[in-house]
Amino acid sequence: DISAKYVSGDNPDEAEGFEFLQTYDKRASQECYLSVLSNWAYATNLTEENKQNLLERSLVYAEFQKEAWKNATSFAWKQFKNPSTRRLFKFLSILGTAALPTEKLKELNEISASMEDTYSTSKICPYSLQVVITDESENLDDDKSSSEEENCTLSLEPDITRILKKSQNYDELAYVWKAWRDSSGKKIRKRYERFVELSNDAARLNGFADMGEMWRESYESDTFLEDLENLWKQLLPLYENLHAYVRRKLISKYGNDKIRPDGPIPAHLLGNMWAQDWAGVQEFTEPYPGKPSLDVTPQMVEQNMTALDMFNISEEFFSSLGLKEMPPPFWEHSVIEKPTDREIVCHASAWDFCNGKDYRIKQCTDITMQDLITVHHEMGHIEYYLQYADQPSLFREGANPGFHEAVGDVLALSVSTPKHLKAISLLNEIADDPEGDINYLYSIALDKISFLPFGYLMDLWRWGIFSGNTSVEEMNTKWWELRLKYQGVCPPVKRTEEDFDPGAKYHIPGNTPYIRYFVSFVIQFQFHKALCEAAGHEGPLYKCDIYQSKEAGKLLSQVLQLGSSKPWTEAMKIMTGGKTNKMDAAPIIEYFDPLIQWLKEQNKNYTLGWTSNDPTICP
Ligand SMILES: C[C@H](N[C@H](C(=O)O)[C@@H]1CCCN1C(=O)[C@@H](N)CC(=O)O)C(=O)N1CCC[C@H]1C(=O)O
Ligand SMILES: [Zn+2]
Repeated sequence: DISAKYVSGDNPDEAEGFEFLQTYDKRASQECYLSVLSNWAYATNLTEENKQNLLERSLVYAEFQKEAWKNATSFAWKQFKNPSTRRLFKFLSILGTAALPTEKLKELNEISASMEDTYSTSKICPYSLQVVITDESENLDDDKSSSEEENCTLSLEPDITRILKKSQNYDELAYVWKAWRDSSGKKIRKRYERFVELSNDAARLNGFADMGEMWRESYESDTFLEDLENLWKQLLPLYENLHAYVRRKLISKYGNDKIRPDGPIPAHLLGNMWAQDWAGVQEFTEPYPGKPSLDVTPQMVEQNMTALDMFNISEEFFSSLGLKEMPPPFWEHSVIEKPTDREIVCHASAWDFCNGKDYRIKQCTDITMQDLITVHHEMGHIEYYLQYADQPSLFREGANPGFHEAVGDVLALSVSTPKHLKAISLLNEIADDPEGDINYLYSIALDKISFLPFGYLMDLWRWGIFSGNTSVEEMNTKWWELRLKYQGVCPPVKRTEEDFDPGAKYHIPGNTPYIRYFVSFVIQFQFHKALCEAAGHEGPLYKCDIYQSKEAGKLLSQVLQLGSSKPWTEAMKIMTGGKTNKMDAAPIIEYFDPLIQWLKEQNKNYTLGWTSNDPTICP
């Protein structure tokens, strides 16, 4: 409540403006609740009826936003004295896609809902259906009675995700990699092209050059692009060393006819559909094999762990810091397992229902360590919602979107330590020696370092499309140029402009900006360092576990309660005890230092980096 800070008697317009905000805030929370509820109904049951309800409710919400925008912009709010009041009006003055004429907004929302549907219901056939029967023992005349369609029921979660992690068959992986793109991205290319046009129309109606510029507004910084480039320059050596090491390991596994020692890595061999995290290749590439595995998935399965157990483990970590527990509606309404009777959007997400009571997670939880980390990631969003619940609705956002992505991951950095995994009996023994430490740092690097170029290039590509620097005709070619330049990966099968590979990643049809994850993967180590200091941790940063530290919880809570009421630079200053108000790569470099030194030693007689003269096919 900002009334306490309002000094009456100033510019009379300001008193009226303040009153307007009070009324707006109540209405906004009600309208937001109804809009989110209809979005939830669709996401958890992808029927035509739920889609129509969502589209209707979205138009009602847009009318409310337009009305509020007209009122707000009638005030001379830039002259207001109270900084919080001015900030609230500043946020209100950006209307977003609701600025579109109704017909265009309807078309935009319709395309958005249908792209989400295509992505979420995509299925592929199993590899076995594709393989010509070569094994003579196979009874050649047993007919594949069921038609192709009946057997083609593999969905991304959990089926295809499991295959990508488990299979080490080059051709099966290439088949699955291509089949997924044919059934998801390829199918939405035309719709996405129209979606970009309508998005840019909306951005221009808000006074921005294009939608990319409107997205970047959330970082309130006119040096944002160069700050990102500087971070990438500092982090590239870490990535190059990891890439060179993993490439060598994959060559010894798949053969040097499949991967060049100075070339890009085929994108389908890294254990993940988008090669955005390489945890899937850990067990056959780790530096010191034979040590206790750090992937606790087997223990989770052996203990018959359920999705609910995983959510309880995560909540217990938050409450051990003195942070808020999940409220009753969370446990009542969340969907934490894939339903068997309907189609839903399986991609995990956290939901704020804007009424200070209802918060939910939707996740098709698989019993894996990867999904345990994702549970913490999603619960980090819920914790942030709970912490800023008393802010005015316009301040119920992250300090910047990267802050929102970092919360859960910071806690997961502590949860993932061998010490903590042993404490929650997910690890029987710890290799508490230098080799064990390298293995541990390597397992975290496969998640965090491998992600950095992907986290960066996703919106480099999208900003290029929105700005027109990348023409519609070359969308896929540009995608693979960026994938080669930043990630050093290549497609196992030839790509053309008939394909639309960015569309095979949730956030493109889902229209969620992505640079927030690159920002998060940098600042989460700044946060980890600050919280470890608050917790009184001594010794290397990678050994820190803030579990049960009320001091760390207090510092984190202080920052999260602010929401977006202050520029994120102020929140960063509070988090780091005044050390910095910027994004800083030093903590992530400090965290991984022992591994980087080890990798440099391993790589000293080998080529770092990669070249290829055709980004659209592996050399
Ligand atoms: C698995 C995770 N799902 C997103 C997230 O949790 O960020 C979902 C979908 C898009 C936004 N979203 C939300 O839940 C927001 N409502 C949260 C908020 O902004 O309040 C995800 O996409 N991740 C995690 C690591 C990298 C990335 C990926 O998997 O590529
Ligand atoms: Zn997130």
